[in-house]
Amino acid sequence: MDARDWFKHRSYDFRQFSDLEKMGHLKRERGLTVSAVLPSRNVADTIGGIIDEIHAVNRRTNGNPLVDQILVVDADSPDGTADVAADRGAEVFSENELMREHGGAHGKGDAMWRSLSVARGDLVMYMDTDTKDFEPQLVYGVLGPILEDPTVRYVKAAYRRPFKSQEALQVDGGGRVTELSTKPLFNLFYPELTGFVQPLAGEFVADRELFRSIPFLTGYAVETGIMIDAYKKVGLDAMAQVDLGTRQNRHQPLRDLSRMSYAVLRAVARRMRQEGRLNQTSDPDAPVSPFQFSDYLHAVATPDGLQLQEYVEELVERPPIEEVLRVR
Ligand SMILES: O=c1ccn([C@@H]2O[C@H](COP(=O)(O)OP(=O)(O)O[C@H]3O[C@H](CO)[C@@H](O)[C@H](O)[C@H]3O)[C@@H](O)[C@H]2O)c(=O)[nH]1
Ligand SMILES: O=C(O)[C@H](O)COP(=O)(O)O
Repeated sequence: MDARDWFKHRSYDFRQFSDLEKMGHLKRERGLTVSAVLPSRNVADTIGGIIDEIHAVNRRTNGNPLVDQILVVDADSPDGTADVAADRGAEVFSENELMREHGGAHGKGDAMWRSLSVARGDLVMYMDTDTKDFEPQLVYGVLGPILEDPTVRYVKAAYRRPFKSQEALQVDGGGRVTELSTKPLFNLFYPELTGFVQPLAGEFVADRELFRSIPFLTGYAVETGIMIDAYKKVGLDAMAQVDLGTRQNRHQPLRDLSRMSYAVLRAVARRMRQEGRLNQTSDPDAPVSPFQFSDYLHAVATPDGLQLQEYVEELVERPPIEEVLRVR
């Protein structure tokens, strides 16, 4: 199956799943439980509304809630995110408390990996917590295909992405890393994955066994790694996407997205090296340049003149958590 066939066959619309009583019934019939995992960092202004909306979806299912566990994995946010989430009834963990033997957490991907040690659901649904216009379909829409079709193992959100600045709104201006890095990279190196509208979306669900059986890259490399690894593990036909309408995220400055882009590129390069497609070696840690692979030199013009900024960003690959938990 190529990307064109897949796109036709495995793209859904959230309205197909808007009968929440039916969805709840389906979930109960299949005997499945669901954990919603919310990685969070300084999102005190948005996380409360998101948790409320998950509860509201649960109330519309006639006694068969779609989400059984709401799990917040917080980056010790100084803005009080954890308190807001706990007040709204979520189970809250510090990312640094989980899997402590692995030291301090390395960004979002590590928080997601560690969450698997406490996520109880048969299905694990990750969700970003900086969404400003969180709609109920971000809960039930993503779950729809995996509940309806047992051959579906992984579902990714798709949506339009406005870019909002103080001056103006560009209707489809958001998703700069997605459009300028990830999609071109996938076209070149993983063409099977080019049918995904939002390959970096933080909203996606899979059965817990799938997430437990693949490695997780830390930081912002995580979604790119999971896309590639899930594809290798279950194949394209077991993957799907759902159109959820529109999502407004909190924008980072372009300069920070340059580093996010680097994380995406490193994820692809790492997998390609493991596949022996780069440098003729399958050693993922073999250097590809005279610089340490984790250094990011960023030349910028500032009011004080030109500067060469240097960031040391460690990219760690966490092994499949099932292996680690077995040893534990
Ligand atoms: O160290 C971190 C950084 C972020 N987050 C949370 O992760 C989510 C997304 O982070 P954000 O900085 O808003 O990312 P985006 O700029 O929106 O990046 C997009 O692209 C990233 C790289 O693929 C994905 O991780 C994101 O989910 C996706 O929305 C938010 O809920 C954050 O609170 C953490 O939990 N820990
Ligand atoms: O997915 C992306 O490309 C990043 O989240 C950046 O999105 P933005 O351009 O909407 O800030």
